[in-house]
Amino acid sequence: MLSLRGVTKAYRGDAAPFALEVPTFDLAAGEALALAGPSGSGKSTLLMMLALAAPPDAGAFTFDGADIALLWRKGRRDALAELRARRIGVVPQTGGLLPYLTVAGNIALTQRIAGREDAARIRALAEDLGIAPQLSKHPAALSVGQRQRVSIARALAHRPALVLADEPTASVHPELADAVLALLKRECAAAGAALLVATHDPDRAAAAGYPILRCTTHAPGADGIARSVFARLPLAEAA
Ligand SMILES: Nc1ncnc2c1ncn2[C@@H]1O[C@H](COP(=O)(O)OP(=O)(O)OP(=O)(O)O)[C@@H](O)[C@H]1O
Repeated sequence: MLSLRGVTKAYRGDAAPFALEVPTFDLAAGEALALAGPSGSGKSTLLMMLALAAPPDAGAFTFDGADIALLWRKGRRDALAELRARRIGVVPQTGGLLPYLTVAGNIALTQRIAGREDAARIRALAEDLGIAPQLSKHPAALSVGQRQRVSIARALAHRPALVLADEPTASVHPELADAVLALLKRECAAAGAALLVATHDPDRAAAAGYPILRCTTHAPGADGIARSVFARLPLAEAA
């Protein structure tokens, strides 16, 4: 479903240049994985690339049958945006909910953008995530944990193939963090969506049942560039 080969992305312009390298990385439909690495190791950069929001510098990158590297090279931002809207869901670090929409309106957003409105799915997700009584409230009237559950429902409402979560538990207390990780995994499995969670807390993710992919970091070498490598054996070899 998702495959990267020899993908690189560098930020060279500033005082502390950084390069991300992904020699091989595959993710199968419905699979869950946590990406672990210290602060500044490139987790968000990788997720942004996987969210089709930033282009790779080089390498082969396919998602959902589309040649993403080629679409970037051709400047096909329209096609990338459409693919992102239909096939990807994002759970941000903190809510990211629109304050002037109700909970139901916030969850419906991804469906509207994807052109796939489905009130029954919103109701079912809300029931599953224990936020059905909150559907007509506004985000300001919710607890932090309830907001994170609304974010999860919104990321799944349009039935994406891939859900990306960047430190979704960074702003919640430890008990709630465990619950958010477990809910995210359970809901993605139920929906058949692949899930990638970036985290600086691999022990917590492992305890929640996530396989962990750790990045390898390299201090700046002679060229002054700090490097981070996210490598995963191709699925056929790993099996
Ligand atoms: N737009 C940018 N321009 C230049 N450098 C950047 C940019 N975005 C990120 N970087 C650099 O790239 C490196 C990786 O950053 P990134 O945010 O991907 O790491 P991270 O693992 O997600 O960190 P954190 O856990 O702190 O969020 C850092 O050294 C950062 O300073």
